[in-house]
Amino acid sequence: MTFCEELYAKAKHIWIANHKHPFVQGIGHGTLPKESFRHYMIQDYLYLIDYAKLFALGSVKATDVETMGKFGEILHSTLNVEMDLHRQYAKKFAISEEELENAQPASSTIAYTHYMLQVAQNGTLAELVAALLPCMWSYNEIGRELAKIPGALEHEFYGEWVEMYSSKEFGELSNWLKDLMNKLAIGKSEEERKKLEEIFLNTSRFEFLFWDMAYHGETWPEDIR
Ligand SMILES: Cc1ncc(C[n+]2csc(CCO)c2C)c(N)n1
Repeated sequence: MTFCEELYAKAKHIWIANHKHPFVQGIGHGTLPKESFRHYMIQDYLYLIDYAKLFALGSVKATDVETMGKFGEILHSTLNVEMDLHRQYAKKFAISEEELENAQPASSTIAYTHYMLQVAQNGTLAELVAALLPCMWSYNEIGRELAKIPGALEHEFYGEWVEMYSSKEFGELSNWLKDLMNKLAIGKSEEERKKLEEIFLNTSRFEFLFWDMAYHGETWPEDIR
């Protein structure tokens, strides 16, 4: 069993809950209220700004030029491919640049990004990768599952989302990160492997909270905004 297979077995119940989440199913069946998707797009844009920094930190912590370069490549594709999708959606959903710039991150967005940045800044490269992995891997799994639903790829609003995350390029990125996680886990102590598992489980849980936040349009309560 590879280390990633072990991680997957431990997190399976969380991943199943993520796949079944009404937000995820709503994208696939085209039934998600547009208001929820609009809220998600804004929060995800804020999320990606912080998330992208993990790739920069990955480059800093890498110990070989090839890994450094790959993290640099993913940083570039997050800022210019993935976030471009968000900028296109912002136009489609009448989200102005001003609204995007001035948006306040929800509490779950802050909790998720700050947790990952904390791990990335204070931990080893293996810990950084364990924090990143559920995000890349689960989106690709979700994208590929949703792409099987008839009409999902052609949907007027959500089709492009399904297309991006089910794409071959995203699959390759996710496989690269899984391979790296497996390599970095070799020779690690039982204690360190436990720590990697805990980080992986936590960011898998944060993925769930993020879907939930988006679905319910969660923001800070009005009187304390
Ligand atoms: C909450 C949340 N989790 C995961 C992703 C997906 N994602 C973020 S960066 C990246 C790789 C390269 O751009 C992928 C697949 C997201 N957008 N939002």
